[in-house]
Amino acid sequence: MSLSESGKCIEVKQVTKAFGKKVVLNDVSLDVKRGEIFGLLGPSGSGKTTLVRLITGLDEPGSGSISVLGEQMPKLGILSRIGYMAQSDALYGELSAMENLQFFSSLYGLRGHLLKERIGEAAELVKLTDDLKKPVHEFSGGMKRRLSLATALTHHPEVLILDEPTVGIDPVLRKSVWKELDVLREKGVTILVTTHVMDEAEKCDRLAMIRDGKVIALGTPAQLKMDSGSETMEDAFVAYGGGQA
Ligand SMILES: Nc1ncnc2c1ncn2[C@@H]1O[C@H](COP(=O)(O)OP(=O)(O)OP(=O)(O)O)[C@@H](O)[C@H]1O
Repeated sequence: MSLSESGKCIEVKQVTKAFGKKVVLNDVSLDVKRGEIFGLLGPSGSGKTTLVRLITGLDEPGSGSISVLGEQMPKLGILSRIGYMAQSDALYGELSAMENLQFFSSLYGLRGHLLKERIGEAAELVKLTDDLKKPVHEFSGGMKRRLSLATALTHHPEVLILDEPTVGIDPVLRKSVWKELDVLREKGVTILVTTHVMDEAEKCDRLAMIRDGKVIALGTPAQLKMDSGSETMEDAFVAYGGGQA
């Protein structure tokens, strides 16, 4: 079936991954539909980053399969269609924000006028337009996270994969990052985001709850709460056997 027929942007099928004897992902299956914000919710160590790295093609599953935009991963040729923001910021502290954006954008082949335009657009979206000339080592943690998000956006990816984009960010900025994600979704970008924060999970169109490398529940926030008879996401997570996130 073609991508447009299935409407699936990311397909994870029966994926297992172990590091040595430690099984980190155990028979994980999920689909992310085109144009939705899909969350991976789970406590630290539950396997979210490992799964995200497999989806971006940075690592390979032990068994099972993963496809993104209809292509079997890992596949080098598809990286220009994916924006990836890792958990730790991979920025150059001595360079200015502008120079960082220029460097990362040039890896995607952006040059000249288009490069300038895209940097302006991404900086605007993450509200860093007035800080572009500052060296990144003078940035706060939140500014670095927003700059990392901008570096993942300049090539206009169809799929955005964000590993804990709001970690270390205060509640006000966190809200603004989620607003930005909503804007991107409205533009048709598909977003996969990991979090261990319950109120962020609530903002996703659908989410998978992960515990010890297994998907313990999957659905819309409303469905998950209703099916488990819970008032809050936190209670739903506990009800599905997740314990404390
Ligand atoms: N390269 C590796 N070698 C060995 N063990 C690893 C490796 N990468 C991850 N792990 C282990 O896999 C488990 C899942 O880690 P992972 O980083 O995927 O979890 P997570 O849910 O993203 O957690 P966090 O929110 O803290 O980032 C952990 O027990 C971790 O120690």
